Amino acid sequence: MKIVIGNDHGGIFLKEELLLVLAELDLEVEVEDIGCHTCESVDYPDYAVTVARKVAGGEADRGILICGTGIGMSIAANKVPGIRCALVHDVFSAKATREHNDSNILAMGERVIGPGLAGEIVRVWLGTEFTGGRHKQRIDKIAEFEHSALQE
Ligand SMILES: O=C(CO)[C@H](O)[C@H](O)[C@H](O)COP(=O)(O)O
Repeated sequence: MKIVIGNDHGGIFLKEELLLVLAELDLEVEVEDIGCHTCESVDYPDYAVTVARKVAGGEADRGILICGTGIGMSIAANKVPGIRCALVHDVFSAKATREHNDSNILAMGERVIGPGLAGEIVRVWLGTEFTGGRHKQRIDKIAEFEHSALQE
């Protein structure tokens, strides 16, 4: 599995912690870190859209985005067709958003949660499969709406 990870200046320390978690995972994962790499103030949409385009285009299987709250990253990523970005700060939602929404990007906020919980969220989110069935029918409706909105 290839994972692309991105952050703004508000998410740089949590990103560094999560890179360690990803390296220690008992999963075959290749990680691409698209930055940012310093604490200099940057604009989160630039990183969100870069990660989202890589996932939507098939260059990566999943994405992880971190900013101060995770909110701006998730709003921006969800503007890219094909992206189902979930803002998650608890383990229950990490599991549910994989099972029910087949989320392909996980967003979190460094100013909201600590590295221990964030690491557990990443482990659960990467290790949980989409359930399909009635949930597939629902995400297909989102895709249909997205497609028709693009035609308007
Ligand atoms: O979600 C966000 C924006 O909606 C993020 O928290 C950003 O990291 C945050 O806005 C950055 O704020 P700053 O005052 O420029 O550090």
